[in-house]
Amino acid sequence: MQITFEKLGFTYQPGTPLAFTALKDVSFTIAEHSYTAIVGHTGSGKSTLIQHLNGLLKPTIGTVRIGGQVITSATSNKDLNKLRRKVGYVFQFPEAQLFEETVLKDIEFAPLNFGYSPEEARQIAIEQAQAVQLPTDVWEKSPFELSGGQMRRVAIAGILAMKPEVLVLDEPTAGLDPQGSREIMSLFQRLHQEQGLTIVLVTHNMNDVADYADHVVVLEKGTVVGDGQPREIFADPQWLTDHHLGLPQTTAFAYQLQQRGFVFTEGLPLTEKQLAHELAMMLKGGNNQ
Ligand SMILES: Nc1ncnc2c1ncn2[C@@H]1O[C@H](COP(=O)(O)OP(=O)(O)OP(=O)(O)O)[C@@H](O)[C@H]1O
Repeated sequence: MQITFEKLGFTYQPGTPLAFTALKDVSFTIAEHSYTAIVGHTGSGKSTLIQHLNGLLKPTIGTVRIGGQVITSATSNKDLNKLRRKVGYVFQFPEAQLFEETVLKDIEFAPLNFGYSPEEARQIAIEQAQAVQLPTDVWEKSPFELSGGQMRRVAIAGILAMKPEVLVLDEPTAGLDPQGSREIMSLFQRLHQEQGLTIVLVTHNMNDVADYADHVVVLEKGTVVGDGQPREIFADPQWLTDHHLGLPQTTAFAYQLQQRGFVFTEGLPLTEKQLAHELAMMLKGGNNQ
């Protein structure tokens, strides 16, 4: 599903002395099957923006188009229910919402609510437990006996059980150790590549942006200040510093090399693989000092 924001604005508590405009004149498009990262300094409006994707918030002004559906301030909550099935929303610390006695019961909760028979719901739960690589010996355990990373997989499987077309991820690796973080990010990449899920990722981790995203949107004080491919967005380290953003580790290292005379003909590399390739080419060609 393609998603388009058109001149969207959002104000918290409008018409009161506490009114605060968190988004202003936001316009950009997320292509179907893309992997879009939304980045920006703390308080720039990232969470407010993505809450428009499943109708948790409605625009104060302007529109969001998601697939064939147009959402405005006048859209009814009943119409938003349809959207909530198509857009899976992985909140920060989604495991906080687990509540059932067993892992499979937790995953099948949504399909049962959406009218699938107990047999169908169990089948969906098994498929999703496999999709997130939960070992079979935990399926009948209480989710609360599992490790933090496994609990998060249960919560994600429960969201995937609704068969969403878009997956919205709000800092999905928060609180996980480096290995758990890598596993969860690889899981989303697999879902994106194998099932064609459109992914919208909010993150402060620029390495994840470089490794996974094909589109980056930069927010600042509620407006879009950057919209392009990662290589374009990360091309100018000074611009990133001015907007309180970091560089991916690899790009930061490449920038140091560039300042010492290395020439990267295709722009600063983003991933270790790209950097290794470009360094190997240069060293073989001997065209850098
Ligand atoms: N319920 C609310 N009522 C009033 N203002 C709010 C509310 N929620 C958020 N805000 C304000 O809106 C602005 C944008 O907040 P938001 O949480 O969308 O930013 P963010 O980019 O996601 O930040 P972070 O990176 O810290 O999660 C902030 O100034 C915040 O204080």
